[in-house]
Formats: sequence, structure tokens, C-alpha cells
Amino acid sequence: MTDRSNYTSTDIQAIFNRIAPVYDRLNNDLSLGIHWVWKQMTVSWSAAKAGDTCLDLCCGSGDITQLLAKRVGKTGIVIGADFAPAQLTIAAERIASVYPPLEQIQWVEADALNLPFADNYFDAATMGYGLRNVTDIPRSLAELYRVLKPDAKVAILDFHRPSNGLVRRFQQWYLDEIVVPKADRLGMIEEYAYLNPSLDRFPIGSEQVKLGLAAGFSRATHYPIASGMMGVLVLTK
Ligand SMILES: C/C(=C\Cc1cc(O)c2ccccc2c1O)CCC[C@H](C)CCC[C@H](C)CCCC(C)C
Ligand SMILES: C[S@@+](CC[C@H](N)C(=O)[O-])C[C@H]1O[C@@H](n2cnc3c(N)ncnc32)[C@H](O)[C@@H]1O
Repeated sequence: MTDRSNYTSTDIQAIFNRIAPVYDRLNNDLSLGIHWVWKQMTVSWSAAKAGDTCLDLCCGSGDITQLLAKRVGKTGIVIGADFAPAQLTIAAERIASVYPPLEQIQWVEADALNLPFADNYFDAATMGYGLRNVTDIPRSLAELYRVLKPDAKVAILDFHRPSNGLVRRFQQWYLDEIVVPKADRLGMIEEYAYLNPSLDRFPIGSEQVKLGLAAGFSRATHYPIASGMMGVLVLTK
């Protein structure tokens, strides 16, 4: 991959298939384990409750899927959807060793831009570090709108470029001096170098709110977290 400005869906799928074996370990190491806090906050903001049918879109290795499953309990259903089969394989392997078994989880290989689910199907949805990686954000938001029940929420967690200059310089330093060199030691420099251009082109919170309202959602709120390096966009249908 030479041109870093224009990643295709196939490029992105290949990136996440390739990093699947090291993805969880690097997330834990690079975020000092704090990413679990950010993901739990996302599940809370989705307003998922016991017995719900939920979607974790762009589920990857299934962190948020597992958190949703614990939230909806044995009477609920959680669908973890992703288009990278290597990520779904890791996700399924991980829950195989969980007790009590998370039988309420189903893994579905699917494209966020063309979801294989009926209209008005889900009581809640989450999307962790996925919206920045899809190639058509408005279409992905339109699909989420379509599959959610009326009044249901989706909570969308992702990085963005901070407005605060000092925090932005820290984020860039951390990515350049900590994240990419660590990935390089695992032969994954190209895959993690992708983070920078993906951040550059991703809308900030206020722009995400406008995109959510344009997709038809009745309410849109963006909650900055991690000192403004990330945020959770909460959309209500
Ligand atoms: C779970 C995290 C990131 C998920 C993630 C998202 C992507 O779009 C990727 C694209 C390509 C490769 C990997 C990913 C990817 O892992 C967050 C934790 C991992 C982050 C890479 C760490 C970045 C941390 C912040 C920039 C700064 C936080 C510093 C604080 C001291 C923890
Ligand atoms: C950074 S990972 C996030 C995984 C997980 N949600 C988490 O919080 O760790 C982004 C995931 O989005 C998936 N993805 C990107 N574009 C997609 C699309 N169009 N359809 C389905 N999955 C997609 C990738 O395969 C990858 O597993």
C-alpha cells in the first residue's frame, strides 16, 4: 500500500485480517488496558438492557460483543458483525473459553454498508473503532438507522483529532513514537501506520453529530473521552 490517502474496502479488510493475531495484545499494551473502560462506557451509552436483541457492528475480535452479552444476559441476543473473517475466528475462539458460556452471541460475516438484517430489528447497537474504518460513513449510518427499532440507540466509539493543541501533539507523538514502533517490531508497521491517515480524514465530534442527524436519527450527542482523543457518538432513532 503506497497511496495512504485512499484505502479501499478491500485494503481495510486485508489490514484487519492481517492484524487479527496481534490485535488484542497490542490494544491492551498500547492503551494500558484502558480500552476496556472506553468500551464499557460505549455499551452503557447504547442503553442495552436485559433481554434485548443487540448488534455490535465492526465487532472485530469481539470485546464489545462480550460486554453486550453480559448486559443482555441469557434471555438476550447479541450479533457480532464484521467483514474480516480472521477477526471473527479470533472472536469465536475467545468466547469458547468463557464460563458461563456466552450462548447469546452469534457471529455474522457482513459488510456494514449492506447489512443482512431486517428493518427495525435491533433494540440497541454499538460500533467500536469501526465508523472511522468504513469507506462510506453516511451509508453505514443509514444502515444502522434502518436496522434499529424506533427510539433505539447506537453508541459509536472512535478516535478523532483533538481540538486541544497540546493533546493533539501528545496523540501524534504517542502514535508515531509508541504505537507504530511497537507494531513494527511485530512486522505490522504498514497496518498500524494506517491509523494516522484514518484519523486525518475522520470527522470531529460536531461533524459526526451532523452526519447522524442527516442519516435520519432524531437525536445525536457526541461525548468526548480520553482527554478528547476519542469520543462516543450516541444516536437515537
Ligand atoms: C482499542 C484501540 C484501538 C483500536 C484500533 C482502531 C483502529 O482503527 C486500528 C487501525 C489499524 C490498526 C489497529 C487499530 C486499532 O487497534 C485503542 C487502543 C490502541 C490504540 C492504538 C492506542 C492509541 C492510544 C491513544 C492514541 C493515546 C492513549 C494514550 C493513553 C496513555 C492510553
Ligand atoms: C479497529 S477494529 C474494531 C474492532 C472492535 N469493535 C474493537 O472495538 O476492538 C475495526 C473493525 O471494523 C471492521 N470493518 C471495517 N470496515 C468494515 C465494513 N465495511 N464492514 C464490516 N466490518 C468492517 C474491520 O474488519 C475491523 O475488525
